[in-house]
Amino acid sequence: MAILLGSIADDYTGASDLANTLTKNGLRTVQTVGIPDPSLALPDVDAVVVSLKIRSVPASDAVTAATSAERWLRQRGASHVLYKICSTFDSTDAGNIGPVTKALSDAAGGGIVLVTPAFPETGRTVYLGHLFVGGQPLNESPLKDHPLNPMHDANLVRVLTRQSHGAVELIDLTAIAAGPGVVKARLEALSAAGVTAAVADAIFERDLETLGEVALETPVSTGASGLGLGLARALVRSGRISSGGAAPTDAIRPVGGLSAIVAGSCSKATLRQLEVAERSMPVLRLDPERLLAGPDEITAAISWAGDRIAAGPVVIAASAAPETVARLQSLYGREASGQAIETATSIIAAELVARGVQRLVVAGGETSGAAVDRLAIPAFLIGPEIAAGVPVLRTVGNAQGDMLLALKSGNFGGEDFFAAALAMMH
Ligand SMILES: Nc1ncnc2c1ncn2[C@@H]1O[C@H](COP(=O)(O)OP(=O)(O)OP(=O)(O)O)[C@@H](O)[C@H]1O
Ligand SMILES: O=C(O)[C@@H](O)C(=O)CO
Repeated sequence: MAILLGSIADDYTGASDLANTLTKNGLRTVQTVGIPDPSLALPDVDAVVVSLKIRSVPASDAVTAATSAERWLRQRGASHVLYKICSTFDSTDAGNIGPVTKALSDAAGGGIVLVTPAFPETGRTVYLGHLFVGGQPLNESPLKDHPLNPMHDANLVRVLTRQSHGAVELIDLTAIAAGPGVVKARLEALSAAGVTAAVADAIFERDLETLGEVALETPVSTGASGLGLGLARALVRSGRISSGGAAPTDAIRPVGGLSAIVAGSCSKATLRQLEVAERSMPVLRLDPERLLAGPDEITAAISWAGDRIAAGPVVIAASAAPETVARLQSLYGREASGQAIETATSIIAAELVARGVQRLVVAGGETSGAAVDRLAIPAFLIGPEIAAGVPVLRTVGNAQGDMLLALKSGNFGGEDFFAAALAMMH
């Protein structure tokens, strides 16, 4: 299997978001969970997205995992590797976007890297280096209250500089509107001046098409699904995609079985989606303090689900509003509480699968990563899109048999997302 585009995603929801974008823009794509075992039979594809869970781990661990994935992708023919980060640039000042970007560039022989988290379809735009989420600057958006990576600065040149040893500069919209030739010249001039990363403005898809065309000529780029769109369209335009981009039909074959939703995302969007789900499905709100105190809350949740699940989908959620999250974190620490809740929700997800759930929706990137790891799912085919950035996924090589999953990024989906997802998962 020779691939044209490789990607390393810093979380699993981000990986499925990117895989969805690449598929929609003409690339046959598979999402692997980590570097797949050599025995796993993967379909013939144009692009592979390797999902890692490295958004919120120490930078040195993130670098080790990402560079191993990069080697694996290069060995399979990828001439360009996109480091898929969150469209809201989720990271801390000690965070991983700078160090991983630099390590991937060094592994490919060095050179400047284009960086943009813009994803206009979901309202993420970058202007003069400032990231906007819908109509709000990043630091005024709900991301200011993120449980693991609260974002307090919308100026990405500043944010990335704090995470980087090398210099970071801006390529502004005026240059991008002037087309690929001008952007390429600006990138080369910055590189000659010793700059290691260039944050690029992008507001419309045409800006990302320009950036994709320029990035494709370099070995590494860093961005969200918007840059994925630009790279995919540039590849298709280059005539190098011979498959016609047809998605494997296997991805839409029904699996049957029971269905459930597990949520650990505390985003504003997920909190609203849970409220709406309460009107049509049984929803269990976990008590986070009891979850941290021992296994009783998990046992109670599994028993609650066991009594109901044969009658229809159930929802189990740890999600809570920012004040409640802040209180728990002040008692137990940010990382410790996050990890303990991820462990709990992943155990609940696995127990539900052991009880016959074959169609599973998970809300939250870290939450999804923990659940998919516990289920030991090796890879996914990409099915139809439920909402921007969230496809139906079908397991590949799963020991528990075929399953359909939807891994919902915290901020994605309309308010009826959970019912809409299950309606597409048969
Ligand atoms: N009630 C709670 N109190 C504190 N932390 C919580 C609570 N519920 C969930 N968490 C933790 O909050 C974090 C939520 O992160 P997660 O990545 O799953 O969601 P998200 O950030 O909204 O999604 P995405 O990364 O896809 O945007 C997880 O570590 C989860 O365990
Ligand atoms: O880019 C996004 O916003 C998402 O794909 C994401 O990374 C979710 O964690």
